[in-house]
Amino acid sequence: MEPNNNNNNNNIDEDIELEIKKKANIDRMLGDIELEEKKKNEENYHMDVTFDDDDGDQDIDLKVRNHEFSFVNQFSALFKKSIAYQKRQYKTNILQALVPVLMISIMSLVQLATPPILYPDNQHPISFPPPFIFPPTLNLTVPYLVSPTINLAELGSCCQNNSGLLGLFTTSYQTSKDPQYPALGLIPTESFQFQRYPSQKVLDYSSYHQGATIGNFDFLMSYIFNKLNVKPGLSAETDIALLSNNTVSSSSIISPIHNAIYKKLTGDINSTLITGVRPFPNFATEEKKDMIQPQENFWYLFMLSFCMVIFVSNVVYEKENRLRESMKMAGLRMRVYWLVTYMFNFSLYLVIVFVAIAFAYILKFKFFTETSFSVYFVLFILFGMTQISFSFFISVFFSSVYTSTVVSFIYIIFTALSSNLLNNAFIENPDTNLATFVITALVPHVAFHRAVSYISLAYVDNMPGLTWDRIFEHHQMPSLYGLLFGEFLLFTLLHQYMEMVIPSSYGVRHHPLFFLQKSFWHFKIYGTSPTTVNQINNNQNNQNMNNNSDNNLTSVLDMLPPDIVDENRYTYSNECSASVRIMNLSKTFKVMNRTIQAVDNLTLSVEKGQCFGLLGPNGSGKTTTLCVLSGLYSPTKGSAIIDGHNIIDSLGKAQQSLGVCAQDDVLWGEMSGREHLLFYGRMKNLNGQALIKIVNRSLEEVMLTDAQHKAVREYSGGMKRRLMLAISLIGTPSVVLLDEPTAGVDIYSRRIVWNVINSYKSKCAIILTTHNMEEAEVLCDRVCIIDNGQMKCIGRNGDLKIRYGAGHTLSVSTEHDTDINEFLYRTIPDVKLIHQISLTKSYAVPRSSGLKLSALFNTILNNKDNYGITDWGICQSGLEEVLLQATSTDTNNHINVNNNSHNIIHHDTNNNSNEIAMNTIVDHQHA
Ligand SMILES: Nc1ncnc2c1ncn2[C@@H]1O[C@H](COP(=O)(O)OP(=O)(O)OP(=O)(O)O)[C@@H](O)[C@H]1O
Repeated sequence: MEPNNNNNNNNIDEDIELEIKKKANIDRMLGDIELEEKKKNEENYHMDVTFDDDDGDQDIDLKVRNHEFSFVNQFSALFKKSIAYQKRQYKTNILQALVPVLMISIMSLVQLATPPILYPDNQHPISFPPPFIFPPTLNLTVPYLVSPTINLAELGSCCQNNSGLLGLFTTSYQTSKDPQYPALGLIPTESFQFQRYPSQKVLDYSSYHQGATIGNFDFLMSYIFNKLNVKPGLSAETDIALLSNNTVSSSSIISPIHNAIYKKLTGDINSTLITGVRPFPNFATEEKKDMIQPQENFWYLFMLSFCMVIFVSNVVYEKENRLRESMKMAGLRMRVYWLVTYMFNFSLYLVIVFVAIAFAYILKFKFFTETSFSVYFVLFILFGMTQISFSFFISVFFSSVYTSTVVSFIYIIFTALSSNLLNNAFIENPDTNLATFVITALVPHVAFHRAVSYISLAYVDNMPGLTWDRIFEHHQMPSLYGLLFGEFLLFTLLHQYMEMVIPSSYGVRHHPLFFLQKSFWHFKIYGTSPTTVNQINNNQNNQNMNNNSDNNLTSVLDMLPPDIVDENRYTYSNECSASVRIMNLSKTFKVMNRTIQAVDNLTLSVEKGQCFGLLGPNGSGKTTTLCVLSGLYSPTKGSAIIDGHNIIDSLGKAQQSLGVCAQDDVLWGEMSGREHLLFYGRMKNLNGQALIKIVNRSLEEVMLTDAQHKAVREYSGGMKRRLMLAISLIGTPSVVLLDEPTAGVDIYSRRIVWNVINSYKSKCAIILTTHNMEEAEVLCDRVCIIDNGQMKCIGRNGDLKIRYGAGHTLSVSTEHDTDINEFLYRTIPDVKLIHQISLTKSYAVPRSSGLKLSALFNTILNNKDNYGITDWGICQSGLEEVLLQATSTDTNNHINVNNNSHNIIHHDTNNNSNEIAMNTIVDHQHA
């Protein structure tokens, strides 16, 4: 009976193996048929895509666009998106527009609290006499007044005669009996008739002509004695008019002079006079103090500079959240991005300027009412332009909104408060060295402060404000306009340069001297830029798999597993019509002194109508591969062709064919799901009714119709992932890159995502990365497993399971916690406990164990009561097992690429699965 039993068991095993083989062959055949169908579908799809309109409207003929770059189209898409975004940001924008109102209100309050200033205008006499002002005391004593020609005793008589004495004090006639004390000489001039109010002639020569000279004497100040009545021992009474040209602190030296005269006349050296000063009687007008004095101009800086925080933080926000990269991947050209961002910032700035001007006019600020409108308006515009390009420039150095906001605030407060100081210390000071001068002059806020100061200085003392015809009288003004415009150009250039060369996490970075490289002037991005497969082959002759390869390459091929060799040959072959061809792609990162090989010589192709799974453990290089394909990173070596466009020299065109669902949710929190889809739809050249239809359909597909108008920050994680998926699929791009589209989502969302991906599979080539093996099984037609950036195996799911899979998984549940391990180890060689949940244990049954399923059935049935086995089952291992095997570092690993190719396939060379694997390779080669 026994042999019979064995025979039966063998037959059952053969049947099972046969079934597996058949299934694998059927799978493969089905796969091929599917592929054919997909190709046909794809051809049809490329002709016309027609969507039925549920409402019975006319069908909308949506020709699948040839996504050529169109400046107007991208501009319009981004412009509309920015309008939507700014609308959502309306609170911040209103607050910004109110900043000048706040600043001018503060200025007005300060102005109200400041006493008015009196300006002479020959029309309105001021009240006379004005109150005394007691000057600060100087630590200066004039022991005696000395005059070479005049007898001081005459002082009294000249006054008594009602005649005046015009004295000139000059340093050139300084004499002193005691060299410790500086003395002022009293210089006599013509005597004249004393007048209570001096004639215009006197005023002209004494009070208001600063630095004037009378005769040979430098004019400093003059005394006019009206009355001098000094009685020894009694009080003294004087009435002295002082005409001063303000070149000396006149009021402070009056007191010592008075004391000297008094002591001389009275002979009492201990007596002291306290002297007060009051303005010379004059015609004047009483005016409110204008706030805009050089030292007070910081208010204008505050008023027009706080928006800079918004300029910087908006740019950094889009950088930090990778929104800029996401737009780039959607094909957006950076020149469009910067232009539109610039325009929106400038519009906000203009609003601020007009609010400021209107409000200042209402409050009659002299800066605005006295100066010609165009003079300060042009200045404000130039400052705005410079400020925005400066903001873009400094944004290059930040990758966090928080830091950039704090630093911008500090910068604004510092420059506003210190501009006057910096101007005086470094710009006006002739001793400043050139470097300091240039650096200080180049700070836009310092230059603006200087210009504002010149404008306000023009109208002080009731002078007329600045107009264009008088602009050259203030020789600094034209150069300041020029300086601000020059700064605008300089910072624009510097910003563009920095964007290209400053290292950041993403993007294609240029060499600092890229402009010296020939390739730059030939409009190529970086290094060699092969455009065809042949060129790529030639360029990489040393490393690549090439159909025309020489002996070296053949020996390289010998080192690789057959599935990888096959993939290489197919990818490089002329028959390859795949939408994605990745050719010896490598990417290394340099971190400090370490080099990280994230992707290592990856070669594969993905056909249209195929969902290709890129699987591997954390850090294996999946995301990096997708980032290189989407243009976020430049490849270190190799290249890829996407929809016929090489990512090295036609990245823009390649990106037009791409839809990307990044690993993170790259979305504007303030914008709604619908607004996102509209924007990305427009980026794919969709517009009008077609756009609306497609957006509505996308929303329906990912079940976000009800939440379409909600701001994305209110979405759940699953909703965001679904939106990301919808964005990547909008416009049905030829190639879709999905980086873990279901990471962290619930089962409900996952099913939705799966359905959508499945429905799009026939229309595009999809590359999907996932850690969910069930997902890979459900969605992927072919998978590739990579580890440490290297491809470990590639093929259809079923084939891989057969070729590399570990056989079966056995699950056993027991009544009690009985030790069945021993029993199973005896029954099945090489069985391994994978995990245990409560009383259920799962074991990996490797194919190498030579397990006869029928024998296992019998053994378990016979022993189930002994071990309290209540339930048990066996199934074929899934992709998970393949992944574990493929990425195992075990030296016996049969798919270790460093091993000889004989070890690549299962070590049992007689195993039928080998045939299947080889067949598959051949099949694929002809696929
Ligand atoms: N910008 C970078 N700078 C330096 N190293 C990087 C950078 N991006 C990725 N790497 C490194 O490259 C390797 C591959 O990373 P990658 O993100 O591509 O892996 P992955 O397979 O996508 O991982 P996961 O499944 O966790 O997303 C890792 O070692 C990672 O540390």
